Parts: sequence; C-alpha cells; structure tokens
Amino acid sequence: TRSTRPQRMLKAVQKNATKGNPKSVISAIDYFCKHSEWAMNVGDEKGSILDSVVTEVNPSTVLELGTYCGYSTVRIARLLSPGTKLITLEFNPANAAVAKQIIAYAGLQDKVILVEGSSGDLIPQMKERFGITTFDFIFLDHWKDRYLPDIKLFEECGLLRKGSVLLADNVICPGTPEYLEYVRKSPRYESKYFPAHLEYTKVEDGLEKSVFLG
Ligand SMILES: O=C(NCCCOCn1ccc2cnccc21)c1cc(-c2ccc(F)cc2)cc(O)c1O
Ligand SMILES: [Mg+2]
Repeated sequence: TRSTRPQRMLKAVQKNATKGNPKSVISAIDYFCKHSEWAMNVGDEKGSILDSVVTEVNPSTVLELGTYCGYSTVRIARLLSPGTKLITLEFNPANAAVAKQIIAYAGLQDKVILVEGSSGDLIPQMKERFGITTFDFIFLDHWKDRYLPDIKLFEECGLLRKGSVLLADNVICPGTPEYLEYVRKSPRYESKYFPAHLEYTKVEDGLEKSVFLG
C-alpha cells in the first residue's frame, strides 16, 4: 500500500541527513517540506524563535504537546543541558513510530521520553508517572482547540511555577483565539507575540510566549 507522508519524510532523513547530527536532520526535513511535500512541522522560521526561547529558558523540565514526526522534538532536545530530558506527547501511533525513528536518527533518543496518548488524559499523570513537580518550559503544538483546556489543566494540576514559560505554535493559522484571549487577558500571565509565517509558506502565523506569574 502507498506510503504515508511521515514515512516519506523519514526516508528523506535517512537518505539526506547524517546519523547523529541533529542539524542535518532538521535541514533534511526542511528541504523535504520546501521541495517535495508540505508538512506541519514548526519549520525553520518559527523553529529559530523556538530555539531562542529554549536557549533563554535553559529548562530542566520540558513538555511538548504534539510530536508529529519529531522535528521540533529534535530542535528542542539538541539544545538541552546534559542529563535533561524532554517529555513529548503524540496522539497518533503511526506518527509516534516515525518520530521515534527520526529522534533516534538524530542521536537524541536518550534525551526524549515519547508518550502516546491524549493531553487531557496524560497531563494529570505527569507528577506520578514522570516525577515532575513543575514544568520550566511547555511547547504547545497539538489540537488547537486543546490549548485552552490544557493550560487550565496545567494550573489545576499545579504543574506551573512562577516563571514557567509556555510557547504556543499556530496562534494565527490555524489559530487558537480562545487561548490567545485567555493568556493575554489573564493577570496570571505575561504574554508576547512573535510574528512569523506558517511553516514553508507566506501565510501569516506566529508564536505566543506566555510566562506564568504564579
Ligand atoms: O493540526 C496541527 N497540529 C496538531 C496535529 C494533531 O495533534 C494531535 N495531538 C498530538 C498530541 C496530542 C495530545 N493530545 C491530544 C491531541 C494531540 C497543525 C496544523 C497546521 C496546518 C496549518 C494550515 C493548514 F492548511 C493545515 C494544517 C499547522 C501546524 O503547525 C499544526 O501544528
Ligand atoms: Mg504547529
């Protein structure tokens, strides 16, 4: 049967990237998406903003919602201090299987805990299953209508501390209006918008960085 787009992306990584070289894996995926097939990775323009925020925060505890093929997982994991691991949630088992292989090809498997399931089920399990008290950095890149219920879940589960940073993809396209309104109006967050474009296109999009004030 016909291969899937994530499977074709994995093949492109195995063909064009160097094993154990995260930068070459990132470049191979961006090349594939620019010249072969568009795919919903955060991409190089928004990815550079993601890199700068991760570098600034230098987090010890990291959560990513929405692994997809592992592109942003590789971008984040390559910047983490030795011994730091990131937890990434993926709902779709087929995507998780591809992501696992792309993360391993980059040589970052020891820095990543890939968990299959839905955020609504898994967020309340973070403390007991992974020994997390609070997250220093959270990257939201999953179902856009889950951003708002999940940030409320983080608050209810006591997973945020003064200074926790949440970075949300796609706040313009496809858009997360209710989430944006919440973080921009709430006195408990300091929010900042980073304008960019939808990955590999000229369509307007951007990232919203929100710092929890406690
Ligand atoms: O839909 C998108 N991402 C989400 C994937 C499913 O995520 C499911 N999922 C992954 C963990 C997880 C945990 N709990 C629940 C659901 C959970 C997404 C979509 C677009 C996009 C923009 C324009 C278009 F014309 C078409 C698509 C761009 C993006 O950058 C995106 O991120
Ligand atoms: Mg996205």
